[in-house]
Parts: sequence; structure tokens; C-alpha cells
Amino acid sequence: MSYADAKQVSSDVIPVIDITSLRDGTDAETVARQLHVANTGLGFIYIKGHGIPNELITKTRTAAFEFFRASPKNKEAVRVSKSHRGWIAVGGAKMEDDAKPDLKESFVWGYQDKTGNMPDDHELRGENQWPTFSPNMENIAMEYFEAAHLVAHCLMQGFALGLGLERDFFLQTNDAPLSRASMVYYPAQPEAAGKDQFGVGAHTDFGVLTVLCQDDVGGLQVQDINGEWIAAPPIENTLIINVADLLSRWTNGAYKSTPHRVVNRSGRERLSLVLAYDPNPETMIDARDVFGPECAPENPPITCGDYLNWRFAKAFSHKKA
Ligand SMILES: O=C(O)CCC(=O)C(=O)O
Ligand SMILES: [Fe+2]
Repeated sequence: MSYADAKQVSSDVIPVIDITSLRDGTDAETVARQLHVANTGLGFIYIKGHGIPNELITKTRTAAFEFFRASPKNKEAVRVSKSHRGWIAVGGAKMEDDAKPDLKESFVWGYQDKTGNMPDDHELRGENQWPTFSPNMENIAMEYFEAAHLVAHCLMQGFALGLGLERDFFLQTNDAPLSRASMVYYPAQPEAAGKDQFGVGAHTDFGVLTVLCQDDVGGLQVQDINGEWIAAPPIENTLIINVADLLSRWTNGAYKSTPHRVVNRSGRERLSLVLAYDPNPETMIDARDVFGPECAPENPPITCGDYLNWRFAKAFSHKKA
């Protein structure tokens, strides 16, 4: 296998779990058990029965393409702010200090209340930067944000049940989430870009849970426990979700946050909708709350907000400015 290739494996390595009966409550326990097994294994799952309407996905993707195809000058007007809202041009993100910048651009937005305001309680909060050239963007993006949050909430409830906790254990401070949503555009990666060029270099996700809506192009790869890269090809009508670092910390390493990367060799452009779900910034991440006072946490307790500040400062050049 040449560099940056990935093994094609059978579908049970990355399980497919239908969450319909968790969403409607008809058999939450069975789904919770399946989620628990998957999270203590690879930590990546295809989710069926997620409930995000296809039409919403389609219109969000259309808005995203309209945005990325706009002129650099127009996109410049919403260039990413210090609070991580807006357009991140190619070169704005890299996953390792000495890596080539990722070959992607993205548009990032976050929670706002029904009147369009957002709390001013954390460095990673700020006005969403809606492009004036795309008047529908705000409504569509916020509709998608809410729909993806319903999936995240449902999954967090399943995880809590799987861990033997109260269903809403992970959702106690959750009314103004620190989550970020992104539209991520990967141009077709030219062969000449070199073998150390990735759409997104190998990384684990920072926060609690990632809800990914990929398209039919492919290119996502996940590292298995032996260090081998395996392909996570598109499966129609599924989302991919993965445990991120803060949930791994919350569960004292029982849930796995697994490295992944994107190599878009398809010759086609690729577009993902990504929700990096996190609860409110004040949420205390302490494994003793999950496993009881006798648990010896591998990491000291930290708030969600402090943890994300630390991770962001490392990863994004606009936060280093
Ligand atoms: O686009 C994808 O398939 C993955 C994106 C990703 O890993 C991320 O945004 O953290
Ligand atoms: Fe990721």
C-alpha cells in the first residue's frame, strides 16, 4: 500500500447503528448498548435513522457551495474572527506544528439565540459572520445546526444509558452550547500536491462529539488500534459520528477518540457538514462524575471552555495572532 492509502475493510469494523428506537424511545437500551460497545472500540460509528431530513442536508450543501464559489473578496468580508466564526481560507488550519497546512477551506458558525444574539461568556463565542451576498445562509445554517444538535443530544443520551447513568447526565449544562458547526470544502487534491498533503491531516477532534455528514465522494480514513488506516467510505443516508477528546477524558479513556484524516484523491471536490458538539463552557469534565468518587481520573477536572481554549490556541493560526 502506498503512502496515505487506506485499507478497504468490511463494514463491521466501523459499525452501522440505527438509532431510530433510541430517538423514539421504543428500545433505547438496545441502541445504548450498541453505542457503548462501539465507543469503547474504534469510537467511529455510521448512524442510520438520524432524523435530519434529506432536504435540509441538500439545501445546506447548496448554501455551502454558493459560499465557497463566491469571490475571495466576498469571502474576505467574513474572514474568521478571533472567536472562530466565519471563513477560514486554505492554509488557516494545520493539525501538527510542522505539517503542511490542510488543503481545505471552511465556514464556521455557532450557537445564537432566536433573536440572533449570543452569550458573551467565552473566547470562542462571538457574532456569527453571515455573508451578505448569501441572504439565506443564516436561516439554513441555523436550521442545520439545530437538527444536528438533536442528533448529538440523542446520542449523548444513549451514551449516558450505555454507561449506566441518568439519561440526561451529559446534557445538564447544555442550553447555550459551545459547539461549532462547519461547512468544509476540499478541492480535488492534485497529484502534484505531494504525498504529505492532506485535506485534513491526521488528528483527533477536540471536543465531546463530532457529527459528520459526508458526501458520496469519499476520502475519510480512520486509524485502527494497530495503527493501520482504514477507509470510511460514504454509506447512503448515514451520518458518521465519532467520540472526540473531551468525551474520552470525561469517560477516563473508556471511550476512544480515534485519529482520522481526509485524502481527497477522487478528482472531485468534496464537501462535509461537521458539527463539533460541545455543551456549555462552564460544564465540568470530571471522570468521577461518570464513574463515582472512587475513580482515579487520568486527567484533572477541567471545564469544557478552558479545555477548548487550550486546544484551539495550538491548532489555528488566527488564534495565535
Ligand atoms: O470531512 C470529513 O470527512 C472529516 C472532517 C474532520 O475530520 C473534522 O472536521 O474534524
Ligand atoms: Fe475530525
